Amino acid sequence: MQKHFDLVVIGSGPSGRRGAVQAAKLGKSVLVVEKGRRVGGVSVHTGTIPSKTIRETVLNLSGWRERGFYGRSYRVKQDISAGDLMGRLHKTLEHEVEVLEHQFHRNGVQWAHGTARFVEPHVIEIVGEDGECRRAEADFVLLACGTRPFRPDYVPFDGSIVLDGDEILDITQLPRSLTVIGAGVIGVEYATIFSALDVAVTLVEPRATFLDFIDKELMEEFVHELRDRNVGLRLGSAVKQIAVVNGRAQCRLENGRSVVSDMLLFAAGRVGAVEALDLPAAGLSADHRGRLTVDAQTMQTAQPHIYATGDVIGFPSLASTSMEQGRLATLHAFGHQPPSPPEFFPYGIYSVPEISVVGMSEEEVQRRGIAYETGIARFRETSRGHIMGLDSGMMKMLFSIKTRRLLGVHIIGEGATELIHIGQAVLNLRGTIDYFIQNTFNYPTLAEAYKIASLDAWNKLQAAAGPAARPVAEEPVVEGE
Ligand SMILES: Cc1cc2nc3c(=O)[nH]c(=O)nc-3n(C[C@H](O)[C@H](O)[C@H](O)COP(=O)(O)OP(=O)(O)OC[C@H]3O[C@@H](n4cnc5c(N)ncnc54)[C@H](O)[C@@H]3O)c2cc1C
Ligand SMILES: NC(=O)c1ccc[n+]([C@@H]2O[C@H](COP(=O)([O-])OP(=O)(O)OC[C@H]3O[C@@H](n4cnc5c(N)ncnc54)[C@H](O)[C@@H]3O)[C@@H](O)[C@H]2O)c1
Repeated sequence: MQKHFDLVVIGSGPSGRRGAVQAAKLGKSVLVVEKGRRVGGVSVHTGTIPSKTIRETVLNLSGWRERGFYGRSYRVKQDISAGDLMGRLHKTLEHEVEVLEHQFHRNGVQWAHGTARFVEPHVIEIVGEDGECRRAEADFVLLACGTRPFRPDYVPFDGSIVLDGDEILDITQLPRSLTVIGAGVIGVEYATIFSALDVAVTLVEPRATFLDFIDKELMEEFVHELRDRNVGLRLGSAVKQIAVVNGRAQCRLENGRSVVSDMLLFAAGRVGAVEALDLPAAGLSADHRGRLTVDAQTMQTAQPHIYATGDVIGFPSLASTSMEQGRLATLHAFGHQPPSPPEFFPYGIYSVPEISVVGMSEEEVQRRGIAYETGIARFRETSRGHIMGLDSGMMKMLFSIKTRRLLGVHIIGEGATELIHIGQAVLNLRGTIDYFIQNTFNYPTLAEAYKIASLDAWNKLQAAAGPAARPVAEEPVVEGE
C-alpha cells in the first residue's frame, strides 16, 4: 500500500464512498479505511438497505398490498419465517456490496480493511483484525465513521430476547410479540414492519408525541392506522426497568404499567462511532453523543483539513443527505466551490404505511406567520387507488395565499417516498399552485393526487377571495372535489 494520499476517508458508508469517488473523479489518490469486512457502512449492512429489504419482503410475502381488495385475512404465504426474510436480505446485500466494490475498483479508489485512528492530524494508523498496523499520510481526511446503536447500561442486551437495531437483523425466529422502545424513525419502521407480519407489537415512547417533525394531521392519520391494526402505543411514560423474566422481556414503565413480550427492540437513538479514532490526537473532540461539529457550508471540522460528514455530524442523519455531504466536502477540499444545496430535502419514513414529506408542515407555516391554504387528496378517490385496492393514503399540500407558492407536501400511503419528488422539484424551483392546476398528469396514477389536492386548495382560495376575484372562463371552480 502506498504511504501518502490526497484523501483518506474513514468509513465506507454513503458519505464516505460518495466523497471518495468524487475525489477520484478529480484525479486524486484516495484511500478508504473500513473496519467492517466489506464496504457499504451502516447503510448497507445494518441500516437503510437491510430494513428496506425486510420491509419489501414482508409486504410481498404477507400480501399486505392486496388486503384492501381481498380482505384483512389475505396472505400470500401462510407461515413466514425469519429465514424467509433473511434469504432475500443476503442476496440484496451481496449485490449492493458488489456494485460498490466495482465502483471503487473502476475509479481507482483503494480500500483497506481495518480500524483507523489518528496518530497526528495528518497521519492515520490502520489496525487490522490480526493487530497488524499500517500508517497512511493524508493531505485531507474525511471522517465518515457513522454511528452505532445507543446501548445504555440499564438495558440487559442479550442478542436474542433484548436486542438493539443492528441485532434485530440476526434473529433466527420471529417473535409472537415484540416491544419496541423508542418511537423514532427506526422504532416506528420496525414496529410497523413486524406488525404487518401479525406480530403483536407495543411501541413505547417516553414523550407524549412522536415523529414531531411530521405534519400533525398526517400523524393523526398514521396513529389511527396503527391503532386500527392493534399496535399498542404506550406514549408519555419513561422506561423504569427492562428485564428478562422466564425467557420473556419485561418492560416496566414509570407510570406503573408493564409490557411483556417474546422480544424487545431497544431503538432509542444512535451515537457517533468515534471511540476508536483517538480524536484528541487530531486536535478534535466529540459531544456526549459522539457527534462532531462542522461548518455547515464546507463540512470542515475545527481542523480545516479534516472534514466530517454523514451521521457522525448529526441531523438529518439520512443516507440520502449523507451522500451529498460527502461529495460537497471533497469538492471543497480540492478547491471547487459547489453551489449551496437547495433549501428543502425530502424525508422518507419506510413504515407501513410509508410517510414522506418535503417543505414546511402546517405547524411550521403557522409558526412563521405565513397566510396559507391547504388541499387534501385521498388515494381512495383516485382511479389508480381503486385499481390497487387502496383504502387508505392521503396527500396534503400547503400553498401561500400571497405568492401562490407551494410550501410543503405531506404524503402517507403507498408510493409516498417516490411520489414526493414531484413536490420536491416544484418546491425547490419555487413553483406555484398553477403548475399543478395547468399541467396534465398521467391517468390513472397516484400522482394524480397532486392535481386533486391542488384543485382542492385552489377551490378554497377562490372561495376565500370572493366572487369578484374569481376568474370566469379559463379556470372554472372544479365541482365535486
Ligand atoms: C435501521 C436504519 C434504517 C435506516 N433507513 C434509512 C432510510 O430508509 N433512508 C435514509 O436515507 N437513511 C436511513 N438510515 C440512515 C442511514 O443509514 C445513515 O444516514 C447513513 O448510513 C449514514 O452514512 P455515513 O456516511 O455516516 O456512514 P455509515 O453508513 O454510518 O457507515 C460508517 C462506516 O464507518 C466505519 N467506521 C467507523 N469507525 C471506523 C474506524 N475507526 N475505522 C474504520 N472504519 C470505521 C463503520 O464500520 C461503517 O461501515 C437508516 C439507518 C438505520 C440504522
Ligand atoms: N427512513 C429513514 O430515513 C430512516 C430510517 C431509520 C433511521 N433513520 C435515521 O437514523 C437515526 C436514528 O434513528 P432512531 O430512531 O434510532 O433515533 P431517534 O433519535 O430518531 O429516535 C429515538 C426515539 O427514542 C426515544 N428515546 C430516547 N431515549 C429514550 C429512552 N431512554 N427510552 C425510551 N425511549 C427513548 C426518543 O424520544 C425518540 O423518539 C435518525 O436520526 C434517522 O434520521 C432514518
